[in-house]
Amino acid sequence: MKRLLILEDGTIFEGQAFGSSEESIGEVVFNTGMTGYQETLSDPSYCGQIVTMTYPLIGNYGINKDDFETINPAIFGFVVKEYCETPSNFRSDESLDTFLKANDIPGIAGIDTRKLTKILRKHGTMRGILTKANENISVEEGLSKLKNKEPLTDQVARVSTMKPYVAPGRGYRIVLVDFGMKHGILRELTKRDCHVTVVPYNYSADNILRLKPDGIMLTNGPGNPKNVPESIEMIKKVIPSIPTFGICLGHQLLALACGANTDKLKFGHRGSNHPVYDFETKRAYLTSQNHGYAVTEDSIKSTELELTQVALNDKTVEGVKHSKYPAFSVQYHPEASPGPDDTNYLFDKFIDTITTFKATLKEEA
Ligand SMILES: NC(=O)CC[C@H](N)C(=O)O
Repeated sequence: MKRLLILEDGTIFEGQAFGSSEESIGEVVFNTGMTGYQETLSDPSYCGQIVTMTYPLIGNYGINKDDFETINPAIFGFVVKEYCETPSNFRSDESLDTFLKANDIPGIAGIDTRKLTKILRKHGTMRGILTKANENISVEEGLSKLKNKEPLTDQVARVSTMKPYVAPGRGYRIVLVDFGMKHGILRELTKRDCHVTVVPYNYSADNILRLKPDGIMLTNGPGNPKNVPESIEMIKKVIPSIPTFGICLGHQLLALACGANTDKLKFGHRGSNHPVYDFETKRAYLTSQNHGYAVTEDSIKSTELELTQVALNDKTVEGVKHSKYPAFSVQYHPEASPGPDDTNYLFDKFIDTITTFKATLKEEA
């Protein structure tokens, strides 16, 4: 069965449909990870996006029951050069095609993903349409469908939890604000014995403080951080009194709450080998990344934030800390999945920040 991928600029790719046969419209982005397609597919930060993998063979180790980053994948489409119908791995439970069908995610295979990626790198990220399988649609019709579809602004509301829930532990009490959380973040906190209360993105500061948290974590999530102004207001109110750690969208929101600005990158950072330099440890780390927006460096200067880390490829902001409050954040994914766990120590740093903060409070009392 045939299907087209038509980009906003009129470029057409013809390939074979796999996964769901439905049509999909989204922002087309590329991911350079050589492995980790299951974690990519199930990362809620891809809500609203059609992802192409630059690695040419996808699906060869199947889909297993352990590596999901959420149980409700939110990605809008999947574009590959070659997909493997017969996975070979002892952990594999089903094929990529079966998984995509079961989760209503349309896929296209057999297209030149190198060409597609070069186009996106040159022109910047573009919107695109994956046509219905076997539908005879003209480019004009495809483009007019694209034009008539408003870009999404409600992705966080779509993927955040509706109600709070608890993952019990005997350690510090953490409120995890879910903007579209990758399960890896919860896993890292429970591994450290934290008592985690996961709350919706629009939970109020008062309700969060009523839970008497020792720390607050702001998760990753989809879309433009400026689409969730209520969360920015909440963050302003909690950071003076509670140690806070932000990841990816959580980092962007923390920066916005402190008066900095964010902007859209030309084609973003998505992959598992992005080098980052840390001014505090004076070390470079390899990191897992998935973001299309970034905090603008100039905007930090007029705030109480300090720049702690930069991307070595394009010098964009990768980490900040507050100069007065116990708050810090990173643009990348220390929980990895997929990708290297060089920066996993940041979860320990968060726990240490809480311990130090509590000791200071005791001294002051
Ligand atoms: N993974 C994330 O949290 C991504 C943050 C934001 N949606 C961006 O694209 O920049």
